[in-house]
Amino acid sequence: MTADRVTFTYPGADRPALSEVSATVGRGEVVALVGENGSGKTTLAKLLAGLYHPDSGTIRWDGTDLTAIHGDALRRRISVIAQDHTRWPLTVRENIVMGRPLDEERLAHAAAAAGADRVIGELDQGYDALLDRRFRGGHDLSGGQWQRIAAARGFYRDATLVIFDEPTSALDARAEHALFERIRRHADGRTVILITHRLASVRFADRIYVLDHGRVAEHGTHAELLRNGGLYADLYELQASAYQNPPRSSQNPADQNIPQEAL
Ligand SMILES: Nc1ncnc2c1ncn2[C@@H]1O[C@H](COP(=O)(O)OP(=O)(O)OP(=O)(O)O)[C@@H](O)[C@H]1O
Repeated sequence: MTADRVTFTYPGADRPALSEVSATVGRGEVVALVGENGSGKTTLAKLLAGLYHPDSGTIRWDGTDLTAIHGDALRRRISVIAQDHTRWPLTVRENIVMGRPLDEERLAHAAAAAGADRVIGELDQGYDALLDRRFRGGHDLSGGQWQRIAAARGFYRDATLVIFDEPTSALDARAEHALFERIRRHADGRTVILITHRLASVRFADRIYVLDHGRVAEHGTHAELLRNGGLYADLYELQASAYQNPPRSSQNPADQNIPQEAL
């Protein structure tokens, strides 16, 4: 999947959200997009997925320009897990399967990959539990528990490309770290684009693109980017020092669910 000098401006916007961006995502790779708010991460993911078309430059999958591929065919190959996932007042099973043919084995695999199996295990009715308190016998889940169900929905889809767009904002640091570990292990040859602000979690991505004001500031592995001493190293340093200097009220890392390796 390649973006070649791609520029994109939202309708009515006075400056491009992306300018001359080039990026490559190999089949089966986990690639992270990082950068500050508004730097263009989500826009680049949408362009790579063919959900938006660039104003100039090209996006290619296996050498084919995405403008030549029918939108429906593309959408079938993409699974997006975003922070604003939908909480359907349906059963756990329906929330994960979401209208696709039911395959119990794939369902169990998707739930395990997303860490939703533990949430489901705690519900008396398991996969049959109704996720809406307004109904008799219905259940409510926490934000982090819902996010695991939404991640399982993303794994269940038989997609070539899975985009995780800050799927972890409601997860504590330990849970986020565990989810990214599972994403890596369960990608099963699928290509994964990961968008997150927590840099401790993207260290294991095959490649990291750092965006800054709609441009690629740098790219490489975690180790390469740290060695470069550029924007990524600055942002990483900043987050690591925030972990190292917790507020005085809670000096104990165990209180904060911070993975030891982030310290
Ligand atoms: N639908 C839209 N219409 C107009 N401008 C938009 C739209 N979506 C995003 N933008 C603008 O495009 C730029 C890039 O936004 P984008 O959402 O890609 O950034 P991001 O790096 O994903 O940000 P965040 O970390 O805040 O999620 C920003 O300046 C944003 O204001």
